[in-house]
Amino acid sequence: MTDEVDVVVVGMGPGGEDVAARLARAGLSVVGVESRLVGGECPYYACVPTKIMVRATDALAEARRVPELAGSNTVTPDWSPVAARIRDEATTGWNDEAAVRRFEDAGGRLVRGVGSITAPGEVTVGEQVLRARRAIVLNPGTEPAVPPIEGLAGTPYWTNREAVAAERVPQSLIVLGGGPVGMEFSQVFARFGAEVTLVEAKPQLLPLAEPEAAEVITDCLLEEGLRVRVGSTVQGVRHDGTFHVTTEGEEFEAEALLVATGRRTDLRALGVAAVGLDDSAGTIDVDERMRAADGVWAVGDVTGRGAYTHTSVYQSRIAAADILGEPSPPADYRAMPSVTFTDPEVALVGLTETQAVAEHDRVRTALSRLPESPRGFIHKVGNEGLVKLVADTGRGVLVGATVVGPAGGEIVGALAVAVHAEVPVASLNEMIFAYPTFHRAIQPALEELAAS
Ligand SMILES: Cc1cc2nc3c(=O)[nH]c(=O)nc-3n(C[C@H](O)[C@H](O)[C@H](O)COP(=O)(O)OP(=O)(O)OC[C@H]3O[C@@H](n4cnc5c(N)ncnc54)[C@H](O)[C@@H]3O)c2cc1C
Ligand SMILES: NC(=O)c1ccc[n+]([C@@H]2O[C@H](COP(=O)([O-])OP(=O)(O)OC[C@H]3O[C@@H](n4cnc5c(N)ncnc54)[C@H](O)[C@@H]3O)[C@@H](O)[C@H]2O)c1
Repeated sequence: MTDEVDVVVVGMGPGGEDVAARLARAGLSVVGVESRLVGGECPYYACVPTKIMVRATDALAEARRVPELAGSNTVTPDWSPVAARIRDEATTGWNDEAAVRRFEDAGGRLVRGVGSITAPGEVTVGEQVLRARRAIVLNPGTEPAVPPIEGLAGTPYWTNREAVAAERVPQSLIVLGGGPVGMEFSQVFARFGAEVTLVEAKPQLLPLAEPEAAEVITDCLLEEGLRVRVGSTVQGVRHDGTFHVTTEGEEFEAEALLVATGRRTDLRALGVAAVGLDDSAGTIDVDERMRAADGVWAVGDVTGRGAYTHTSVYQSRIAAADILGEPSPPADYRAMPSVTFTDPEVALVGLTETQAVAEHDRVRTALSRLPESPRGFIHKVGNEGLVKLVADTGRGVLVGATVVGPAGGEIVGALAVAVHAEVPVASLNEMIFAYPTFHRAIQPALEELAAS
């Protein structure tokens, strides 16, 4: 069975869904190929359900702060509203009917199954051959990467997909991996009463974050009673109803084990060699218009430019414009933001100090701590955090910033504008910052930069 259309989109994650709908609305005939759920990881297994969990734990945490600020109360966590919101409100039982309807209403057609490029301009899904006159767009996303730890395979460990569907909180949980996934889940389950052990192979949690930021969030997790091990390599896993995880010199036991050790792609299965791409690579190289090969575009996690929903959707807009032959600015990742939704939130825009030093000749940093700010003093309990600015002093502009704190992900928005628009540091230093906000903690760091 052969079908000829203008565009075939393989993988309907946030970017694939967006680019497919844009092109269909523009009048092209578009087939979207999806093997699991239209919308991808984000709405069903990632961003949305995990932030619903975080919203609930933030409420618990604030309630637990009442005794230090406002009297007394009793907090009794109950997971069932969280599980119900995720199951019934957010994912409608992990059902993508609404997303499919949205795509079809835009004029697209969905083919369910695993798509693979079988020749230039050709995608095969089972028995069906789809010929793309104008473009193939790849948005396959990623799968959880499970390390080859002795004894792990075959045990009932969780990845993010099982963790978001948990109907109850385990009494104890071991989390492998201190990246954003491991960090968010660790704090969520701990705040709902699980005894959590977090094991990270690298020397700091959130290894890609500023060390000062990692230190703040590590201290917060320790303060909340989590057991944290960094620089720790897991040697083996055994499951006999209970998980036993052995590292050098220690053994941890828990009811549940969450593997959050990163993500993987499978470009061989996607058939990218048929269009001349390296199928042994982990990511697909794209140019500033998301072009990967002749007639092939790629968007999302697979491009390796920041595994976030906002990256995927940003890229999809550029790819759609390019496919339609419309003018649009080229991709520019200088002000890429990211937020790990722990409490305090850990937010970054642009470059860390280490990255900036590798890219620029004259780099200077400045740091201000939230507890030392007026708002931090007022806030008292739960005020941990900092603002760190990274400047290219050659040009007198910020190239990166980190904010850790309550609403750190919101505060970093102001700094994202500065990095994106290359607002001179001197000009930022003349701004008026409302008193007494958390974002006013940006000012002492700016003053420090100006003085240095
Ligand atoms: C637990 C967790 C929490 C996260 N939280 C956030 C957050 O708060 N904010 C944020 O910005 N990001 C977050 N992320 C990252 C975010 O989920 C991804 O960056 C986002 O989903 C974008 O991915 P994508 O567009 O590349 O595709 P994905 O969402 O991975 O979707 C790809 C789709 O392609 C399908 N597919 C793959 N191969 C084929 C094939 N050959 N044929 C047909 N279909 C195929 C898959 O079934 C899938 O549905 C989180 C990730 C995790 C794991
Ligand atoms: N809030 C957000 O925006 C958000 C939330 C979650 C995930 N994400 C994105 O999703 C992607 C996946 O996140 P992730 O946290 O799974 O991956 P990650 O690659 O960011 O982190 C995985 C961590 O596991 C560690 N690790 C690897 N093998 C290990 C082992 N055997 N034992 C112990 N530790 C080990 C790594 O050193 C690393 O720190 C990331 O790119 C992230 O940016 C974003």
